[in-house]
Amino acid sequence: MKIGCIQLNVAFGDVEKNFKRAEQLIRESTSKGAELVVLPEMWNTGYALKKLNELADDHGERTKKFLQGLAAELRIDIVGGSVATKRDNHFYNTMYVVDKEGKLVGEYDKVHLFSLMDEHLHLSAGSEKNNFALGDLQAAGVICYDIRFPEWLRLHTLNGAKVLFIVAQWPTPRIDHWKLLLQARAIENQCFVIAVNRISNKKENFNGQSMIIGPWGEVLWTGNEDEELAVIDVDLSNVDEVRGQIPVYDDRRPDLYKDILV
Ligand SMILES: NC(=O)CCC(=O)C(=O)O
Repeated sequence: MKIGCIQLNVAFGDVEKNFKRAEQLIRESTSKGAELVVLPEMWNTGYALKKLNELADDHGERTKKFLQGLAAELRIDIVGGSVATKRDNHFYNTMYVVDKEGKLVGEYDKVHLFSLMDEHLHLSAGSEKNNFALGDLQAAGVICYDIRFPEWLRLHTLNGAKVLFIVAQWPTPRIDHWKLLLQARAIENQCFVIAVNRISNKKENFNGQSMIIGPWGEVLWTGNEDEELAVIDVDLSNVDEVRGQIPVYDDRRPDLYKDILV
């Protein structure tokens, strides 16, 4: 499958500019043959959290219409990163996923709020999983800080996901954590990880390095540190083979782990 990873340079608080640029890059990705594209976290507003009342997408209506329209027109699946949304006087960090028919197949509010970036002061947390199917592909999607919680991702792979989509605004100073955590999540869950991070100017300090990792933990692609649209051809078929080599799922001892579920 040809996967387009869009390392967007998100403009702080400039929703119009971000929609325009996202559309340009999604269109460009299909001229490079992309069949599925992935955007980063909070790409409509960036971390303009103090201005959410003015900027957040009401019930995600604009974003859903935008993604569904482009997906159906271009015949591509879109993992729509995430956007700031507003519902019933609460704000959320929400991922929408649409298939190539333009059908909304996934909707997810970030579950773990990242206090270092003040999310807990402005956003409400979700509480639902995000498994979805894109054609035959069984997948799941989570947002940035969520990857520090292996139990949460495991629930999604136990629920059938063979590909984990991870969208992020992961800052440069902890980029080593990003890379290692992504690789660990792929190895322990024996699944593909397709992870897209944003880039920014030096002041905001995001440096991309999106990644695609195979179920054996092999790094198949790493993005650079500029705004980049990369289209990578990945064979997503060997998950069962890897799971057959080391039977991690059969060897689990959930009876011993139940105490962490408190
Ligand atoms: N946007 C985020 O959730 C950032 C998470 C992060 O930087 C981390 O270190 O974790």
